[in-house]
Amino acid sequence: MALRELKVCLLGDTGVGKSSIVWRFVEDSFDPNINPTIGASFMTKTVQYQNELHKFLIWDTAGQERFRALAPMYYRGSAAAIIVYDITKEESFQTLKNWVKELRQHGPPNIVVAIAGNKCDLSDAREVTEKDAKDYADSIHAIFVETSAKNAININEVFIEISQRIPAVDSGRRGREGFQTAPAAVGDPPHLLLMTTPRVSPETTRRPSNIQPE
Ligand SMILES: Nc1nc2c(ncn2[C@@H]2O[C@H](COP(=O)(O)OP(=O)(O)OP(=O)(O)O)[C@@H](O)[C@H]2O)c(=O)[nH]1
Repeated sequence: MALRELKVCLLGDTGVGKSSIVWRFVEDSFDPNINPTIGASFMTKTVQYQNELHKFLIWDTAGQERFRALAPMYYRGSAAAIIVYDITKEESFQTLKNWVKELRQHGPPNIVVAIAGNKCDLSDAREVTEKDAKDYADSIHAIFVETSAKNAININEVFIEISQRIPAVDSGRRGREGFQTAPAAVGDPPHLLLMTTPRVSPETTRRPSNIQPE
């Protein structure tokens, strides 16, 4: 079975739940006391999609403003970006729109964009309607889902939809930009200074924290 490596980055305001989404997807766990990401963290997970194996190389970026300038290192060469907002924070939806603009201007031309409205378990405190977000996502041809990392809602679905939207290998070989097959690591950010590896299952790896630019 063919193995494809797909670089995926997560972008969005601090505290919207990017790391929690990745943890839920890779480890199927949730930590209510998770620490803010410093720099970025990296995890992988391989899933079967039709007759291929898709190995997601996931770069979880830090949402804090002081790390914003690092983001291009992570979206460069990405097959897909998951831009996350918090449905209980209107401001995080505005930040999401800024990320979309930045990707348009500086990101890979054919990058698949997925919009995740996270914390849908907190719908009592909702500030962004599902309709507004869906209309916006449709207007930019992005995948849209409301997710809850806490309650494991729609987390796998985001990645399945990305797999569905990634162009077939053949069209990639004809020169489409913006997605990667095997050489996804080319141009990836350089290496991690801190390596604290928690639980690792056979199909997953995690190399979190403090990534420094060259
Ligand atoms: N209720 C609820 N809380 C969540 C959910 N996802 C994340 N959280 C909480 O939101 C807080 C921030 O989550 P993180 O995953 O660290 O957010 P982040 O976007 O990675 O933040 P940065 O690393 O600073 O960019 C934590 O307290 C999480 O437990 C969710 O789906 N529902």
